[in-house]
Amino acid sequence: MATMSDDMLVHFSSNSSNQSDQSLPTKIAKLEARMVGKASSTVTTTLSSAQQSTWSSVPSAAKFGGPAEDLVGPSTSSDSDDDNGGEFLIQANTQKRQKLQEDDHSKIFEHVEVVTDGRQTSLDVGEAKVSADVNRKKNGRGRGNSGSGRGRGSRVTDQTRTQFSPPAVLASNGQLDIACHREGRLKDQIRNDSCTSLEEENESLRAKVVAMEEDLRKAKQEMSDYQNLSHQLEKELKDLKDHEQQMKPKRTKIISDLLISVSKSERQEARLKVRQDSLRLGNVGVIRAGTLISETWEDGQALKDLNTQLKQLIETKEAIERQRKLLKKKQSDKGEGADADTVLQEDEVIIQDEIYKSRLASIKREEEVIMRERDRYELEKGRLIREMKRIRDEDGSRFNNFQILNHRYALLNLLGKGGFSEVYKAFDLVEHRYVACKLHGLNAQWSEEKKQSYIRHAIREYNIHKTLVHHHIVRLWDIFEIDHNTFCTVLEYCSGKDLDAVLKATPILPEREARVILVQVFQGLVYLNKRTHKIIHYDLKPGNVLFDELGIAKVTDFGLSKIVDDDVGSQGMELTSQGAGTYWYLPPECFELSRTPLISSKVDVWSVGVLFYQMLFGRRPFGHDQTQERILREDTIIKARKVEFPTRPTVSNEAKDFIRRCLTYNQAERPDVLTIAQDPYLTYSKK
Ligand SMILES: Nc1ncnc2c1ncn2[C@@H]1O[C@H](COP(=O)(O)OP(=O)(O)OP(=O)(O)O)[C@@H](O)[C@H]1O
Repeated sequence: MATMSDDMLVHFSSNSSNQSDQSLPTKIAKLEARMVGKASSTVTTTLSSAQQSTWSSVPSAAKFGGPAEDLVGPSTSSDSDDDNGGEFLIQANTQKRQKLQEDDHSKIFEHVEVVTDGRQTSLDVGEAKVSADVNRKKNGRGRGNSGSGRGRGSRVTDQTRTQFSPPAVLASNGQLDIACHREGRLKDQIRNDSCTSLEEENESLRAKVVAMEEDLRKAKQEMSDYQNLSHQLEKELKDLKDHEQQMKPKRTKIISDLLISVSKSERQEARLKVRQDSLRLGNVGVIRAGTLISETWEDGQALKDLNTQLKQLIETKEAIERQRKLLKKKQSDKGEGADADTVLQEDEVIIQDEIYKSRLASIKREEEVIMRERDRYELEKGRLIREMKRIRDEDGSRFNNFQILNHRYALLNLLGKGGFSEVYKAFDLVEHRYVACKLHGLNAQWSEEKKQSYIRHAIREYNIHKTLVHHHIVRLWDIFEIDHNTFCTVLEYCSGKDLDAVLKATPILPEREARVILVQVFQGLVYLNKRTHKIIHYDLKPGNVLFDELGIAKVTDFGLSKIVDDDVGSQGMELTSQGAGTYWYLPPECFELSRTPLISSKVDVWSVGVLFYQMLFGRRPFGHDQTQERILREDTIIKARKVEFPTRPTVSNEAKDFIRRCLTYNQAERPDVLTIAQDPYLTYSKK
């Protein structure tokens, strides 16, 4: 039997390989002849394994989308039983069953032969089709799809061929009968099995359709639920927005009411503190001289007590000095034959003098303590006087009743008053942040021309300032008109003091603190000088350096700034507003009268040099005690050729050299902002 199977295989193989030579009727005839000697179980088994190997690369269940057992048949049922072999054939080829059922027996053979001849091609196509089937199934297509029939057909072919490939020679009639009988049984079997399988398949497809319909229904339901939810959310959002819109004025009102009550209590507190401090430090009194009423300062009790102590110390010191003189006189009288009783022994004189000297030394120490305390009180007195002035200005301001400007800026308390402006702390109700509102008041008495000139000036300042965005430059947020005579600029709020107030409270800063302020101011200046159109600030002074709540220094007030034109020469641009500015801080070239001065960023370098000197030594380098008018009259700055440094406090030579470079008299030799910004004194490195 084994030999026979091998023969069959050899034959079968040669058939397959010569498929193109075989005509269809010849093949059918050959097959019919072979049918007489029906294949043995060995053949079936062999071909079953051939079939298995053909399909092994594709997972059976995946290929067909059906239960795996659909394809299991061959290995278990093909051992020796022909019927079982037929069963395997049918079970493994459900796709082709319908066709088999329709065709007659010869057609089956014909089909088998045709495909057997084209075995290789058919198998390939079959595999491709199976893959396509798998894809289709993945896409939810039915497995009864006619397209899949061919692929499976090829397998049918193989199996049919297996079943029906006869031995090369069949001899007896008995064997033929058996073959015919088996053929009949096979046909029935095929028909029955085909029907059952189709029904099963139909049923499973129907079940699938039902399941898919259920899925679809659920998906539709979900979609409609989501749509409802989305509509509901949209409606809720709209309601919330409407509510928000309605609540906005209420919320704004609540915020401004809260701010107002905080500001009111701050005002009360400020006034109470002024009253308390006045008792210690002094107050403004009124003096009447005939019809003339003038104001004068009267020191408070603490200052009076200090002055009394100081007076007493001075009196004691003078008394001791007198006693010392007397002692010396007695000593000198001794030599001139004075009364022996009144003459002191030499050692007694020395001891007595030592006592007086020691007392004088202790008086000096007490005096120094009192003087330091008095200086501290004087500083406090200065702060008190400024606060009194601020309160007075606030009380006299027409903006002191918590107005909301331009529908968004809630005015709170007055920060201070400048030449032509009042600066209020305010709250921006739109951006929800504190701002400083600078209210520029035009004097109603001014001519229309002067008013227009002032407004032009302010708009120019605004146009320069609004484009400046830098960490060390105060931001300008907004500008608007309040009435015909007043307009407002809105600035970044700096809650710390300005440098002027800092220096009034502590006139001398440690070099380290002064240097870091200097560096920040230069960073702002470098920004101004790296723009397409450079800007000269022209009014750098302690009052124009502000500090935010973190102590970051910021340059402000661009009222006198100059935009440097593109075509300006190396010497600088013409100074058209000579006479403006604060003279202590301006360089010599700004005072030149013989011709229109040419200026550049070197003006700002000079000003920062003065500022730095003042921070370190507690006084300005030129004309410190002079008024603006006297500086002009006495040409103080024109004469400021060389800077002198006090011996105290001790300041590093690097700092002094830096100041000398900033205060270089000759403009041509003085470094500009970008050059001096490279100075080692301004650079920090980790040690
Ligand atoms: N952005 C700001 N944030 C906080 N306080 C400010 C701000 N701008 C100005 N101030 C304060 O308001 C007060 C008045 O400022 P303003 O600039 O009007 O006065 P000034 O510089 O003394 O006067 P002038 O502008 O006439 O030179 C000052 O005490 C100043 O510190």
